[in-house]
Amino acid sequence: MRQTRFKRICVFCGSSQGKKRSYHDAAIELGNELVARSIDLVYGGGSIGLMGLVSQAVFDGGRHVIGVIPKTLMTPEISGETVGEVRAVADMHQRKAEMARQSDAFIALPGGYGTLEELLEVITWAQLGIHHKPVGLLNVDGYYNSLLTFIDKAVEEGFINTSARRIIVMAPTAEELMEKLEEYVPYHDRVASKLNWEIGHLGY
Ligand SMILES: C/C(=C\CNc1ncnc2c1ncn2[C@@H]1O[C@H](COP(=O)(O)O)[C@@H](O)[C@H]1O)CO
Repeated sequence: MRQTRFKRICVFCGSSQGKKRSYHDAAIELGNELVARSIDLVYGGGSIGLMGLVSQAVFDGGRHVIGVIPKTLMTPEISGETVGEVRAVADMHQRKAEMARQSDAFIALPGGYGTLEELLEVITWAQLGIHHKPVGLLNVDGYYNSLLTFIDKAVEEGFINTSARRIIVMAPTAEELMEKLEEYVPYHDRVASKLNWEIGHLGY
C-alpha cells in the first residue's frame, strides 16, 4: 500500500467503452491503482461504458464508491445500476458541484462530450482559483493528443497563459499519472488569488 495525499478522487470518463481494448483496460487499471493507494472513488454513477468498469474495479477492491447522478438519469435503462453509494442530485450543475466538493483531485479517462465538458470545467475552476485540486488527464494510446495540441495552440496564440497550461497533468498510464498528481503544486494566478468565491453563490 502506497502513501497518498488523496482520500477521494473524481473520475470523469465515457458512458461508452470506446472501440479499443486499451480504453477498457485503462479504466480497470485506474480503478485498481486507486485501490492500491487506498483512494475512494467519486464518479457520475451508473454502470455503462468506462464508468461501469472503473467503478466496479474500485468497488471490488473494497474501496468506497460514490455515484453522483441527476434524478433524470437514475434509471437502469439509461445509466444501469450504480455500485456503492448513490447521491441523487437535481440537475447536471448540482452534480458537477457535488462531485467537485467530494473530491481531492480529478482524473479524466477517454470519453466524449460529457467527459470533455466535465474536464474543461474543473480546469477553468482551477484557473479561476475556485479550487486548487490537481486535474489529471489519462492519455490512453494518445487519445487526447489532438486536444493537447489545440491547448498548446491556444497558449501560442495568447488565449491561455503559459503558467495555466500546467494545470493539466498528463500521463499515459494510471501509475505514472498518480505519481505526478501526488507531486502537483497548485496553480496560483495573481488576479484569481484575490477573488473571493462565495461558496453559497457557486453551489460549490
Ligand atoms: C443518455 C446517455 C447516457 C446517460 N448515462 C449517463 N449516466 C451517468 N452519467 C453520464 C451519462 N452520460 C453522461 N454522463 C456524465 O458525463 C460523462 C460521460 O459522458 P460522455 O459523453 O460519455 O463522455 C461521465 O463522466 C458522467 O459524469 C447517452 O446516450
